[in-house]
Amino acid sequence: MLKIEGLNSHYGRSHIIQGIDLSAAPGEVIGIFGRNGVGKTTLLKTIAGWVKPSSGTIRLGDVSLAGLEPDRITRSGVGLVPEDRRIFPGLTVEENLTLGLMQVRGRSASAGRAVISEIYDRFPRLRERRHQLGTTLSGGEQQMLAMARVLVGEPQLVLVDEPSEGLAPMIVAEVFAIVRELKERGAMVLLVEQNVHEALAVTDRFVVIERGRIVLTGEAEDAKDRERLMEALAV
Ligand SMILES: Nc1ncnc2c1ncn2[C@@H]1O[C@H](COP(=O)(O)OP(=O)(O)OP(=O)(O)O)[C@@H](O)[C@H]1O
Repeated sequence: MLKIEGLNSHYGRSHIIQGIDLSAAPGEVIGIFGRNGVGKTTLLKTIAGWVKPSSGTIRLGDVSLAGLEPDRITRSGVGLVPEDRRIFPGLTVEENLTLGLMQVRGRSASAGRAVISEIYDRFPRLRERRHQLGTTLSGGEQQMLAMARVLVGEPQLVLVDEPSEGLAPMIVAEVFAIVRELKERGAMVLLVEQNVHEALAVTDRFVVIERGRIVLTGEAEDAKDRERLMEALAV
């Protein structure tokens, strides 16, 4: 269970996240929508510890995450797939995955190899290219690698930031298939996505953010809620 209460964060003097309350249950996918610059990325970064919250609480199960260092938050079961993918330059696909694994506590080398082998079964393209530098992959393959690098840690909470940006429709479908699989495995997913229609197909609930606050919440399957969502997002 994820429970965020009264979360605030700043960049310098700019108050970006302004009192957000949000919760998620295992197996739940929450769509986070809103126009550019409203704070969606900052919300994910604040949960992951890349931006320090100025106040508020973030609880994942029994663990209080607010204020912890990012590596500690990763080890507590949170994986962030950042918008810019952050493939480690100079490292092969396999080294990127190994590093992802090393960021998570308590895996022996052999268990680690088994996890990476499972990831390769899921992403055969990454197996084919495992000795290639990660940065030489196509955009779609880099997105898969960015997701796979987080999945090796078997996170309870996966934060995915605009995964479909700049990708061909077939790859976008693949990205959303992964989100669905995470859900089926009981993970919680917070999905920031501009591609609202596609995202709704994998989303249980959604929130709309404006100027750092949640201004609308709804159920993805509720026609009225979807109508309100489209109104809120209309420019
Ligand atoms: N490192 C930073 N330093 C200062 N201000 C920042 C920084 N990163 C983002 N901002 C500002 O914080 C606000 C929220 O940005 P954020 O990236 O969280 O929005 P977003 O909703 O994810 O938008 P987008 O869809 O464009 O990514 C914006 O006004 C942005 O200019």
